[in-house]
Amino acid sequence: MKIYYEDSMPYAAEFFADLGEAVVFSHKTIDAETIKDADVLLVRSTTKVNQELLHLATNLKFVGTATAGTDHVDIKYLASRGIPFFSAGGCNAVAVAEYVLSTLFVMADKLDWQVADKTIGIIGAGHVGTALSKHLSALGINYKLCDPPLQDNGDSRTFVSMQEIMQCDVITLHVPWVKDGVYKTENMFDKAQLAQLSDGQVLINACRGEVLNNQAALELFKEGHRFQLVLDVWENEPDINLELMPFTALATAHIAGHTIEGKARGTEMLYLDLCQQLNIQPNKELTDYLPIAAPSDIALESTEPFWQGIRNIVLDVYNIADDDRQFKAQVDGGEQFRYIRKHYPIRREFSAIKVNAGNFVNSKAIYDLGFL
Ligand SMILES: NC(=O)c1ccc[n+]([C@@H]2O[C@H](COP(=O)([O-])OP(=O)(O)OC[C@H]3O[C@@H](n4cnc5c(N)ncnc54)[C@H](O)[C@@H]3O)[C@@H](O)[C@H]2O)c1
Ligand SMILES: O=C(O)[C@H](O)[C@H](O)COP(=O)(O)O
Repeated sequence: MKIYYEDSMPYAAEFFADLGEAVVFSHKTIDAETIKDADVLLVRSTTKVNQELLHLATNLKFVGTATAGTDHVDIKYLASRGIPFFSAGGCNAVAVAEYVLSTLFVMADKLDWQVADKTIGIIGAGHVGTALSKHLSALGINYKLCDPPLQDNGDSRTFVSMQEIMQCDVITLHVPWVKDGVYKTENMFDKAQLAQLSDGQVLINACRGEVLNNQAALELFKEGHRFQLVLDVWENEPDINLELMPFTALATAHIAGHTIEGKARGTEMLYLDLCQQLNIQPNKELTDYLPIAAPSDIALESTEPFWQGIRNIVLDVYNIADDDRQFKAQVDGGEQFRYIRKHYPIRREFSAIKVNAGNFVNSKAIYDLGFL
């Protein structure tokens, strides 16, 4: 069995070696000819999976993406050929939640406000939105959820309307890129929607670039609007609108989900799916491969005020301001955008970090955030 996997999938060689002949490819060079003998195709979001790529692959019986988003895959085409498709929903939800938490503390420093005083509006309450809401609950930070598909489907949580979300101090987007239909998300933040944001209000996009009209944001900034825009994802990646960059409060290269755990979990999820499809008992797991985190210990002083301690510990593990600085200094076009993503340094999740909370005022919150 020939298993083709994208080179950005951590531990794919280890997970898939025993299941067949595992062959690595780069999204930059993959084409129909390269994978024409594939039985299994495993990708991340950088490989477009469609008829053009797959029309010669007549043996194909499994396609998987080790990502939450599936907009790079023509799922209808796969269904028309009866090829089972798998994705890794939830693999990086915690990574994105931690990215947003870091953003909140960095924005609080920048704008001189307290995270504790703010209400966070979460649009999209799936894996990421839920992981974020749990982190906010752990810290007692107010939040509101907006997710009409889940609400219409009877999800028992409390949801608010888009109008109510627009009143939140911080709004963070965690929806899939949906191009049409009742729950369309493409261009959800168009010029009219963006224009409703007040100066100082924070808008974070860490889902898909096409949900927020980048050109419209640029025009509004040029017209004098001063909402605080935090972008991890961009329209038309990797050829992003560089003119928008100086107007962003924080900008990163689509790396919100790029913890080692988040990426590797995606690989593991596809391994488990493939084992199930092949009716094989899985005999490997992520913990066989994950490196020991460094630093592995953080100590909290018992005298440290609660919010100061939480801020410091969150930013010790991941400080988005560092990524923002490097990204803005380095990116000059599509090739560089790709390069930065590909060479993104290993980031760890809170769950890999041991904390000695000692007599810190509310150590439960630390462990509820996932720290060991
Ligand atoms: N930046 C990154 O690195 C990164 C990482 C993970 C996921 N993502 C993106 O974020 C998206 C969300 O990830 P997830 O794992 O939570 O997916 P998910 O499918 O678990 O959740 C998405 C939620 O959005 C809701 N939704 C759909 N249409 C909506 C609408 N019109 N209004 C409000 N809510 C709507 C859905 O009902 C669902 O609950 C992914 O599709 C992916 O594109 C980006
Ligand atoms: O959808 C996802 O899971 C994320 O956007 C993911 O981080 C994309 O990462 P990539 O596959 O482009 O490395």
